[in-house]
Amino acid sequence: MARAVWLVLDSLGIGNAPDAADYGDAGADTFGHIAAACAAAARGPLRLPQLTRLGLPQAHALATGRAAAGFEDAPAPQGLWGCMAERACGKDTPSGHWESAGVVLDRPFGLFASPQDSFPPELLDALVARAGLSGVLGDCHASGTEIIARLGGEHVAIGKPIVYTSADSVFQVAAHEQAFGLERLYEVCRITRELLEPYDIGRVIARPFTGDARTGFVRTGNRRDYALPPPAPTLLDAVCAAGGEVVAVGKISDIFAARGVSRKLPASGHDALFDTTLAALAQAGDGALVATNFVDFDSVYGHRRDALGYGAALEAFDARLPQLLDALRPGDLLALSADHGCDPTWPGSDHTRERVPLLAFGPGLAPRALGRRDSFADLGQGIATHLGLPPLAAGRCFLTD
Ligand SMILES: O=P(O)(O)O[C@H]1O[C@H](CO)[C@@H](O)[C@H]1O
Ligand SMILES: [Mn+2]
Ligand SMILES: [Mn+2]
Repeated sequence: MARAVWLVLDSLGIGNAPDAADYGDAGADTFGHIAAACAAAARGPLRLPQLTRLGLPQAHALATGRAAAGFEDAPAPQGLWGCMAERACGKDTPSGHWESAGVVLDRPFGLFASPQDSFPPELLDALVARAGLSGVLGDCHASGTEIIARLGGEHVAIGKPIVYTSADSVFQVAAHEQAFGLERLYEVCRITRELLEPYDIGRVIARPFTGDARTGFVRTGNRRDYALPPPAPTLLDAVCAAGGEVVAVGKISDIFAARGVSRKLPASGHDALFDTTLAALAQAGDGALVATNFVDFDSVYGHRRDALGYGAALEAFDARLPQLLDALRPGDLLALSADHGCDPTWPGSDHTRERVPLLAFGPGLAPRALGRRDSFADLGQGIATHLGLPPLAAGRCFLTD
């Protein structure tokens, strides 16, 4: 009986990719800079016993050529460990996930590059008309928490949603859950998704928030991503085609536009995501893939440039891993990876072009170094092999090669 669990630690880069300079990211190192910030702070060095057992700091040292602070004496890993560079252009969530699932994007997504007046006026005019809005606020590059602090009060007063973007291929819409309405926000996002057809934008993201100007505005767990569908069948489709079940936990279904997803299990917050993953695995049958995205690493800590918060979240994740490792049965494969970097010590608030870890573990799988690999697709190819599927279009199987 073969099953697979794939955990995406969203944004956990382990050092700049070979082509990072093309993205302004030479020297970015999400994991290394978090470790350094923790070691220099009163709290002391990062403690990640499980991830060290699986080979995370060792993969970081392989990617960068130097040990992260506090991990100078990391022992040999007990799993399969290596690092991967992204072949697709960009440093985006969809392209990172799709490539990991065997589909390498052969063109960059479209971008709204201008920091101010970012969206074409004809696009905004069409959105206002179709959605029956009195206008929009924002129309710029922004950090999502800063822009609701700045424009949330005006939004509540006059009812115009806040639209913004970033260095990623995104059109984000922030609106107050009560004052504007959650369903109305989702409807605005669905209309935007349609209107963006000529612009090749990876995702529209609904960013609901609550609160008031006096106590502050806070984003809720009701975020929803409206991604373009992957351009070709992915690992998820291959699992389904072979009769296996794909259980998508958290954001995974949205990122794949529900393609190849048998069951979608929403959850918000890393503990809930972990609990849901464990419950899904307990029920998963032969040939199943359980895939979970841990988004708070990126959304709550990476983009917010909170290195110590990111470190604490890694430690909390690490503390949950024994439950998952104990739940693995003979024939199970656990794979951990990331989709891009988001160095919390880097200027701005955007993602960073980095290598990511490829860690795998399973009962009876002999520990092995996997080296520096040149595509995220190696992860998906390895899972496909493990589940006995036909080879995917891209990727070198990390189990055999
Ligand atoms: O600043 P917030 O709203 O978290 O947005 C960030 O989250 C998006 C998805 O990762 C990125 O494109 C980035 O702009
Ligand atoms: Mn991501
Ligand atoms: Mn992000």
